[in-house]
Amino acid sequence: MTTVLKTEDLRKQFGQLTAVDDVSIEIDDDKITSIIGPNGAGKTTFYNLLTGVLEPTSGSIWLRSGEGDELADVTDAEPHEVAQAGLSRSYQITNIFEGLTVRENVRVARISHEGTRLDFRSRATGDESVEADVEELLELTGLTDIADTPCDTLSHGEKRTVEIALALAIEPNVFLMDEPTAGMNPTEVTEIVSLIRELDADLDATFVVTEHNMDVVTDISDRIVVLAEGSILADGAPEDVLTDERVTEAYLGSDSV
Ligand SMILES: Nc1ncnc2c1ncn2[C@@H]1O[C@H](COP(=O)(O)OP(=O)(O)OP(=O)(O)O)[C@@H](O)[C@H]1O
Repeated sequence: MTTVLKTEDLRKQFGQLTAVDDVSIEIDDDKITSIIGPNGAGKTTFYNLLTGVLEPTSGSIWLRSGEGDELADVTDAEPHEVAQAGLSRSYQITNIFEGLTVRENVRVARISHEGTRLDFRSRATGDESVEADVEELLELTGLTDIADTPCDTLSHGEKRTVEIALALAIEPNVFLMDEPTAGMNPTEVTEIVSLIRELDADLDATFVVTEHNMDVVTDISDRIVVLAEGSILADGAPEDVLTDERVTEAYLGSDSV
């Protein structure tokens, strides 16, 4: 077991409101960790701090870029620096080029990670390693059959899968998945849950998930961290956390799960 991501007394205040209240946590590489909590608990703010989108009020963030590396302080890093350091986040569809095919999107993400200046529309890129990586990413995420489909004709579930492929294109050491099943129908939910499980088994990346669907959380998590009012309320195995009275009360006191 290795710690891949760590926060120490991480805090974010918006004026008088403390959205993340001195959170100290260590994420280990041998588990899928879900970070859950009622509305307004601070999950999005916490993710935004981890990815460099927001600057912490105080505290620190540490990230391990790959096997054998030491934890590095990324507290003050910009979002692109955090991504380069090995932390990827699936944004809800916002970074898909709708007019391009699935393969072209994955190629753009891969090339932009490689920093290679190539015309991604050209078939004759000449860069076989990029093409091999693209095909591998398509295969890993089950997108090979729809690789030539323009993204603007895909279903919502297919787009969410493309988004996962794009996040994986940077070869993350830690992959933050933001509500991976949001807006999906039950069949799509089942498919994405089994995809996440397969990816977790096939890749070295460590998965951290926020999710409102409790069936998915129960199904997918080895560890659940519950945030409430910016603090960690509970942290442990699903069977312990989900039966914890304080957790039930925190959810009952909010207007949604
Ligand atoms: N930019 C901001 N300015 C002021 N307050 C903010 C800002 N962003 C978030 N907040 C507040 O911080 C608290 C935590 O919000 P956050 O969005 O992180 O919670 P969340 O757990 O992600 O909620 P949800 O599940 O509803 O998305 C809330 O009270 C919210 O209103």
